[in-house]
Amino acid sequence: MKWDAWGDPALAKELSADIKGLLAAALGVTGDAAPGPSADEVVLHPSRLSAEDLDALAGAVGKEHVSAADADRLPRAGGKSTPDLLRRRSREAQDAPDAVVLPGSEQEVAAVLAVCAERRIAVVPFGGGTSVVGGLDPERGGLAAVVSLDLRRFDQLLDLDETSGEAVLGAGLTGPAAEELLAERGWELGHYPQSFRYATIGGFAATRSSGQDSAGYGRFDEMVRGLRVVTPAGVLDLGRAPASAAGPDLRQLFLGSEGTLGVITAVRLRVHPLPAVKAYEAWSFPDFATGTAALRAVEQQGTGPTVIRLSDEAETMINLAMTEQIGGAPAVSGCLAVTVFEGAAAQVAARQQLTRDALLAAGGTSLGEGPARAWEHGRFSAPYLRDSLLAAGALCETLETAASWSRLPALRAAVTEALTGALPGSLVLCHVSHVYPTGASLYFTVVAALGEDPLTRWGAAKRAAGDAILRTGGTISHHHAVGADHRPWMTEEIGDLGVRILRAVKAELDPAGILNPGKLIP
Ligand SMILES: Cc1cc2nc3c(=O)[nH]c(=O)nc-3n(C[C@H](O)[C@H](O)[C@H](O)COP(=O)(O)OP(=O)(O)OC[C@H]3O[C@@H](n4cnc5c(N)ncnc54)[C@H](O)[C@@H]3O)c2cc1C
Repeated sequence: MKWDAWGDPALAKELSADIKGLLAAALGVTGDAAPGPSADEVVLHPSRLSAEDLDALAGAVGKEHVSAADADRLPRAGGKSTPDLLRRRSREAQDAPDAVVLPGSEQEVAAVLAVCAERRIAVVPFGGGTSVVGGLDPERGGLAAVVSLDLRRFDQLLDLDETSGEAVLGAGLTGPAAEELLAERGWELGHYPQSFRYATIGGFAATRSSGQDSAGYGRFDEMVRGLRVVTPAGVLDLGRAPASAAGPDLRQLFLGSEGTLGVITAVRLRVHPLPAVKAYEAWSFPDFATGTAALRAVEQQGTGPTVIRLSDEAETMINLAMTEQIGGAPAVSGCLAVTVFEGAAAQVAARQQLTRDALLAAGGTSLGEGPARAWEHGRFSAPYLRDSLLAAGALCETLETAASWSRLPALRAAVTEALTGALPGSLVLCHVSHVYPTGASLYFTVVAALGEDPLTRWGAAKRAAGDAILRTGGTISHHHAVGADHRPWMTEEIGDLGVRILRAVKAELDPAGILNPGKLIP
């Protein structure tokens, strides 16, 4: 993963002259952005750890697994939101964790936490580094220093129970690494967020991630059967049986805890046999309201697509769902919807037919498989586009929420108005990609000219959008989590008493307050 952009440098592309022309005409983008510093030119604030601190950390994990070198600190300086990428472009001194620590066992995690509690050092658990909500900001929270606790050595398939369909995966496994280990044995997890290639099992659990196949396989938190968590107060092994009435489900405390309550080391997950067959069908709807009602019908009737998503008119017009064709002539009119079905052949055929019936009845026109396959082909490429846009002088950022079906139209209108009000002349795109019987998520992409002081301008837009979301009955996050960026809305989201409950749990598990300060809990 690049330290100042997405993914594999070999896959980054410059924008075509056509797209640059479109940006100039539609958004007033005038000329490329000034390039940021190279890694060698970046200046980091010096590490605040003493030689004694580093020795104590080395005592916990071995000298070779602790580093205070800038080359190791810089890639853990933050996540991968657009503000993160803009901050990395600064030529002023940047903040970064004071060291990187790589434990290889639960005992070593516990030992690091003990050293940090004693020496007043904050700990930011680090998975794949793909947070888009400031979840990895190197906050010290009033403590002496902060370390990044990188979980990459927890990289094994620890158990596969083929009778029960459960796998225990190390927290540091990336999406592809986990799927490869499972596929060797004929199994699949089926969690494919857009950040799949870099994000980790522990990160998915810690943020309640949701993947593009959520209609079929569920959100990540729905796949979790058990968790092992190391906290400063001890180790928890949660999730004993497929279902339980033994009091509140404590796994829920750690799903979405974002490194503030403990370090997740292993996750027991529901897995399924690799699908025998895959079927694709794309659809067009005359407008977003008709398309949304069609997705609702499918989900409420339970016709069973593995993937179902709907782009609004603007997304459809610029082919955003078909990354390879962006900037070309519109491939589909109205609003594009994509459906994918996975499983055994007979079952896939039956589910596809039921879904087709529901979509036809709701006003859809089948486009055949082409656009659905094109969506799947480019589905992990869009983050590269954001980098190319930034280089070309355009700000591009996303935000997401969820609400019940009846509230979605007002929510979408309010967020769009908030964003375009704060960023006049911007383009706001929207899609539905996660559906539930009672509601759905809305995912917004905003593109605007980078202009002067983009961090401040985006901050104002984000505040306006967040306020609009809460005002119109949405949640501040459906799957990106809270981090530092959504923390200001948490009291409104869960109420004063809710916040006090979270604080009380944290005080019990992390009395020294070392775990990821400044995130999630107000
Ligand atoms: C381009 C892009 C696309 C994205 N698309 C999606 C998407 O489709 N769906 C989606 O849900 N999200 C998406 N995200 C957001 C992000 O990928 C998810 O939040 C992901 O779950 C983070 O996993 P990670 O391993 O990278 O965690 P990190 O970013 O490293 O960490 C995220 C948070 O979890 C904590 N954490 C990480 N590992 C552990 C652990 N083992 N124990 C305790 N705490 C831990 C960290 O301290 C931090 O607070 C996207 C992000 C980007 C940049």
